[in-house]
Amino acid sequence: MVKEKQDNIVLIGMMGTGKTTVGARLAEETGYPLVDLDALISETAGCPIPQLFAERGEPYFRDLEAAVLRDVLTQEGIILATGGGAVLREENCLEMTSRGWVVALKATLDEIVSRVGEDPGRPLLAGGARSRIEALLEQRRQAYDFAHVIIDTSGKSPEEVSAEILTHYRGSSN
Ligand SMILES: Nc1ncnc2c1ncn2[C@@H]1O[C@H](COP(=O)(O)OP(=O)(O)O)[C@@H](O)[C@H]1O
Ligand SMILES: O=C(O)C1=C[C@@H](OP(=O)(O)O)[C@@H](O)[C@H](O)C1
Ligand SMILES: [Mg+2]
Repeated sequence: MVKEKQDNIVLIGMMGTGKTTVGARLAEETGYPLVDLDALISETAGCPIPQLFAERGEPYFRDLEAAVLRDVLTQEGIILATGGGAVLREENCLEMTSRGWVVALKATLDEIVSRVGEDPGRPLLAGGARSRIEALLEQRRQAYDFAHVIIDTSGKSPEEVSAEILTHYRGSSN
């Protein structure tokens, strides 16, 4: 059982680094409920993420993402799996840092491509997953570095990543 904490564990990282999957493992291990930001956004909007991008555009999605993030972080004791672009707004990063213990998941380009390259649920990958992921990795090269801890997930199972996070978490002072 994880130490009694008021904090939240917030997972950030590029799409395909395993935030949603590892978040579910962490929820099982800690007993904290998993909140997946994309799922909450989709529920709030009443449609899947790709449809939201197609019908309302990315700026609208980012506004909704910021609003839902702010609201969900009023809770305590949750595992929050964010979407890969949540770090694009400074206000989101400040909110995540002040309301949680932030874990950045990383993975190599090849690993991300192999995990999500064929996934129609990632509208930003349309038109060529490998090149789009490469471009996003470059654009966001340092965007995740504000995290309290950074975990390379390449070549590790979700269970191994979850265990590594919990080792850091139990050793953290917050
Ligand atoms: N450590 C891992 N090793 C191998 N595959 C993984 C790992 N973490 C996640 N996956 C797989 O990669 C895909 C994307 O995972 P997901 O949790 O949706 O990532 P994110 O939420 O960061 O976009 C899923 O098919 C998932 O099963
Ligand atoms: O990287 C991004 O900008 C995005 C990542 C997605 O979430 P995942 O990281 O869970 O795939 C989702 O929020 C949307 O497609 C935008
Ligand atoms: Mg996800």
